[in-house]
Amino acid sequence: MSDNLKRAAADRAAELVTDGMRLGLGTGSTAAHFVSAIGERVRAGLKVVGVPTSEATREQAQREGIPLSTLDETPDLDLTVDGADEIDDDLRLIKGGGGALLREKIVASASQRMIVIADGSKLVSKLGRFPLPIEVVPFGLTATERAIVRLLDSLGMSGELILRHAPDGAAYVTDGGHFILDAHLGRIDKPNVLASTLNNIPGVVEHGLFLGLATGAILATGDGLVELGQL
Ligand SMILES: O=C(CO)[C@H](O)[C@H](O)COP(=O)(O)O
Repeated sequence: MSDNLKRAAADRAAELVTDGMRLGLGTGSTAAHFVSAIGERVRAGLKVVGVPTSEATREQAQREGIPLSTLDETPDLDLTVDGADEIDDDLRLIKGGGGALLREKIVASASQRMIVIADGSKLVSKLGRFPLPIEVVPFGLTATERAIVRLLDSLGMSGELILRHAPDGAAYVTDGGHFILDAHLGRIDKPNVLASTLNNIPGVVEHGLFLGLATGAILATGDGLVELGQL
């Protein structure tokens, strides 16, 4: 998707922001356009406070001059705007392609509304073609990996689990100091069952299924913006 379309979706989301809002600031190339749009409005006088979902977003928001807070100081947020790797018609998401899923989920859960901004090609009829990121504690990695494989087997699912690597070849480490296993599942027929059972495995910190969190979406397509849910 061209940067212009990403920016158009981000600008539409920025229109939803009003004075006094407490904002969750997402992570990724589309969310970065939103942070930049909010930065412009802040410099023009908008009064908001932002809670970033990653160190990368924190650095960008600081450069933009957006006043920042934490969930400890500001535990209730009005609106989070974030990207997604997949979204279905029921506003269920796969997130975490950028590795920020844990903070993204905590921030989205603390928000009254979560608006997704994404490329229209990320709209799918069934989740799972995008590998599902599963954030795990480094301690006991192989045992945790085996427990995930056993769970997938018991749910009649299969697919490779691949440890994510950084460009330098080392294991990718999240902002929380964890690893990510990308589960190449192809399709996820019962996201709710998978989500809740994954969370029961010791060593699994979080996964990229965001269910019941997004309240609306703005999808950028070649024909313009498509809005889903409530904006
Ligand atoms: O979940 C994410 C980061 O953890 C991103 O929102 C997701 O990967 C989409 O990124 P982009 O807007 O660059 O396509």
